[in-house]
Amino acid sequence: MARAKKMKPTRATSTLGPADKLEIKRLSNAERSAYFSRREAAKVLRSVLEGDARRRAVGSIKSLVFRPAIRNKKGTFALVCQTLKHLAIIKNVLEASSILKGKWKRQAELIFIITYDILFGQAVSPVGDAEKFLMQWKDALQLALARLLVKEKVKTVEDLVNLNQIPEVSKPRYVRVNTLKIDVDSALLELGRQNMVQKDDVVPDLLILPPATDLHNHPLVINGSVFLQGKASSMVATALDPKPGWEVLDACAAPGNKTAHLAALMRGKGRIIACELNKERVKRLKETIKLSGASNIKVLNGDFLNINPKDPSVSTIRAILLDPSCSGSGTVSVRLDNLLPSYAAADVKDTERLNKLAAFQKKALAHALSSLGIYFKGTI
Ligand SMILES: C[S@@+](CC[C@H](N)C(=O)[O-])C[C@H]1O[C@@H](n2cnc3c(N)ncnc32)[C@H](O)[C@@H]1O
Repeated sequence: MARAKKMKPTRATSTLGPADKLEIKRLSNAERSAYFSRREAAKVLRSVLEGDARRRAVGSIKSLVFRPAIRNKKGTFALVCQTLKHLAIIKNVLEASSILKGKWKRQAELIFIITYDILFGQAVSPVGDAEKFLMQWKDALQLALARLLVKEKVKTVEDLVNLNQIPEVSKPRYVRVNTLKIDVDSALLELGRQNMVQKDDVVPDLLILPPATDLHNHPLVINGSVFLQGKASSMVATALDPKPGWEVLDACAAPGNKTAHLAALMRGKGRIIACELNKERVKRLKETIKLSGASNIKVLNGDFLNINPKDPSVSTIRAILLDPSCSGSGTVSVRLDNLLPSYAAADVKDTERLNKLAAFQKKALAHALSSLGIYFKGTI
């Protein structure tokens, strides 16, 4: 019989008292895993909802879940998505039962997650304060849900979800081959062992797999031989068509997918300056560059608008890849933003944000065009 894996202590366990730890020890593996997934999911949900409330993306749901700190990635991802999908119902039911008060209000995300499990998900064992608390209210929660169905004149929870839901779009899974590490045919062969794969007819180093193919743990992804990069994103460096030996400026670079693509197209020869304003995102950029294996990229943590084209260190630049911050509306279904509360309600904040983004894009484009046209030797 396979021995159960010993759980490493995590931040979730380090805050538990001895009695809780004993209770958790007595759980079956599945129950224990569900207990920890709920806490991991609550942390992700908090980041997602806080970012959404401020209309500032802290990262897509996927990128938050696939961080190394999250142990049960699949379970956590499913739990976050399902809770978001049912969030309007969950909030409604909690409000009707007047449960979310005092200390539980401060742990609202965990309460949302456990309520999801109680009403729609897997059985909840009464271990952990929040679980014990909510299990006492199980009947009240179910009653509130039944009343909501009647009020909305629908028969099933699915109908209730569909009232506010934007239809999901199913897109193929695109994979860009990092030709610094592997050639396209070898990647195709390797990925083709378990999946249907074909080459894209526009971007030469792009492969197409069926929608929702899960590759995040695939060895080629982990070792940077392929990048999970969409078609639109992969078309940009392809269109720029930089030649080996060129000097290229990636003006707004993090997380670095297009920077890494530039390096592959330039076969590692020449020089790339990857400029990124946000200090935190610079870390991500550096990780991507490391993973790509490129050694000709210089990272610059600063404002692209402050780059002085007369500066001798940039005067030999031949091309600029400009991918400034945008609304992300084209990637809503990929980022799963359609699950977020703000998605349904466009408000004044959104208009302000869009105007700011548009103003920055205009400025950045003007700076790039004037730099290239007047100072740098290249063309656009
Ligand atoms: C759309 S993302 C770039 C995505 C990236 N090209 C890729 O493919 O992975 C825009 C990036 O520009 C950065 N940014 C915004 N304003 C900037 C500025 N003035 N100078 C440099 N970077 C900036 C943002 O922090 C963000 O990381």
